[in-house]
Amino acid sequence: MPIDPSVAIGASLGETTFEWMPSDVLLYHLALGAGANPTSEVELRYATEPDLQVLPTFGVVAPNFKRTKPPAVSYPGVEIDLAKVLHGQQEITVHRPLPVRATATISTRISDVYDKGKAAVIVQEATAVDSAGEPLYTTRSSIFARGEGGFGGSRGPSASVELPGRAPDFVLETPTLPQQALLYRLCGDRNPLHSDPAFAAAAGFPRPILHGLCTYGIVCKAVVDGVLGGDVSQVSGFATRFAGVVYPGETLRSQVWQEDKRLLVTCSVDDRPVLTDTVLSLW
Ligand SMILES: CCCCCCC[C@@H](O)CC(=O)SCCNC(=O)CCNC(=O)[C@H](O)C(C)(C)COP(=O)(O)OP(=O)(O)OC[C@H]1O[C@@H](n2cnc3c(N)ncnc32)[C@H](O)[C@@H]1OP(=O)(O)O
Repeated sequence: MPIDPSVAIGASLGETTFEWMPSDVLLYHLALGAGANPTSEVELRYATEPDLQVLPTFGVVAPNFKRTKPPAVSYPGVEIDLAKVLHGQQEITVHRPLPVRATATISTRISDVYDKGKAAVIVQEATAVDSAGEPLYTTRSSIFARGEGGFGGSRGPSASVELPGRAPDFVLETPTLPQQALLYRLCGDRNPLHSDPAFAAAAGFPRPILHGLCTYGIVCKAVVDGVLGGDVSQVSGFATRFAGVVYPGETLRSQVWQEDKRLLVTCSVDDRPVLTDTVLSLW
């Protein structure tokens, strides 16, 4: 059986020690489109060493940043063909602004497996600490495995964030590049779904699609820049649900509603939702 929830739920996926340095952070930001305006002081804080700041979403990719092989979806109680997998949800909470260099250890476990009938949703939680054992960040991620439901597990939660009835406080348009996924794959996700037209076609897409985490980072940056004056240190977390695919070259339209300690966001391409349940939390 490709999914056995009795084995998977609660299974430890182990501990990994990894490190990052400013050049990794710079590459990550550039792969999200940073530096498009190279005379802007705010942009240079993402794209050059002096005053470099780290988008909190970097924490999600940092553990696998140096990986050059496609990801394998093979865990205790879970064995799934990569072509069936889409990134479903992503969340990070940082316990302090991320440093420009660090050695960290991350522990990951499968926290839930949900049976959506036509699909399975597999949720992982991870905690990262620095070399002194101090908490750096926690993440929660899910994959949506098409055609892998029906094993009889709990259906789990539905979408949960309700948007205010009023017009958004901000509307941000962010173009992506035709080569965005080819750039972003250098940040540790070589899934051929994002680069190989034949693999994408076999997975049911007319052409390679953008990494969910690329859209996630681009929109986080757009909101930080458009609403918070480019100051990443105000962000304590960012959560989203990947609601629709993005193709490299498309323009992302983010709508933002400001609340006391959080910004509610929704993102679409040509009125097609691509990110829902999206919350940027503030300290
Ligand atoms: C652990 C981290 C490792 C990650 C490895 C990933 C490697 C990466 O390289 C892979 C990627 O980056 S893929 C690109 C990013 N992801 C996407 O583009 C997915 C976009 N979303 C979709 O296409 C559809 O929403 C789709 C297809 C997801 C769902 O659409 P439908 O089939 O039409 O489903 P729908 O009828 O709307 O809902 C059925 C039930 O599923 C729940 N659901 C829907 N979208 C979900 C999502 N994104 N995440 C979690 N659950 C989701 C619905 O709530 C519904 O359940 P219920 O009825 O109980 O509410």
